[in-house]
Amino acid sequence: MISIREVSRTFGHGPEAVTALDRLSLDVSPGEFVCIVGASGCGKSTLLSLVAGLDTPSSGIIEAGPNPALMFQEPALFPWLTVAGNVGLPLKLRKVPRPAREARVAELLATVNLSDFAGKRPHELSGGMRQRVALARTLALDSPVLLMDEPFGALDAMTRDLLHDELERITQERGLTVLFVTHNVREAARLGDRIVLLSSRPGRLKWQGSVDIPRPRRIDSPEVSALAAEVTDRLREEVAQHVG
Ligand SMILES: Nc1ncnc2c1ncn2[C@@H]1O[C@H](COP(=O)(O)OP(=O)(O)OP(=O)(O)O)[C@@H](O)[C@H]1O
Repeated sequence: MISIREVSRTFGHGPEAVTALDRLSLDVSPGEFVCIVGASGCGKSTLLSLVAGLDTPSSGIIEAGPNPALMFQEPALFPWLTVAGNVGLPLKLRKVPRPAREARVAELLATVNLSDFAGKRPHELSGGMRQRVALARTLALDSPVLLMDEPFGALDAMTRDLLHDELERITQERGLTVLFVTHNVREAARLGDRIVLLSSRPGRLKWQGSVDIPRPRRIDSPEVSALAAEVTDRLREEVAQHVG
């Protein structure tokens, strides 16, 4: 579903050049949920931009299904539109007729448990609710591929927990393929079918492992904690090498 072959991305030229990604190869299968973790600046966001087609690799080849949907840490809602208006915008832009659009928006709001808030504006919602609106809007793109860049990074632990449950349910029900970037190793162990660890400057594939913990998972379960501790050790090793 996503194929990344020997992809490099260098910004700038000459002695000032920064190689954000160096010959990275990664395949994500249909329906797989892959979490990318790594220290700050290892090229996680660069990678998602490349997969989304917002940026072009300096070398290498990326294939990522038709029109992958992107979601960021900031919900980036339009403040003058209602919740329903924000969620329906991708449908309106695709010229979906109004009755079909309304039915789809109602379904999407039910999916993210916001049916009672259709007429509210973003400033009337909590941060977690705004992020759920952003998730519903991303789902409205009807893409089989979701690219998520720290989507829950700004939320408190409890809200994040609820959104993990919702995201897991939605991606499993729809068989979505997900590439999910996070700083949070526990979050990766809670959500991922596979965890990929990137090294810093240049970003290279450092380690990867499948997550064999049965679902549904809890972020504070002993299995998730043990795996998170293992990945944190690898991440520490990587950061120490880099600093050293
Ligand atoms: N447009 C750009 N121009 C120049 N350098 C860039 C550009 N975008 C990213 N970089 C550099 O590439 C490297 C990787 O950046 P990127 O934002 O992909 O890292 P990240 O892993 O997402 O970081 P963080 O976890 O802090 O968000 C960094 O050293 C950054 O300074």
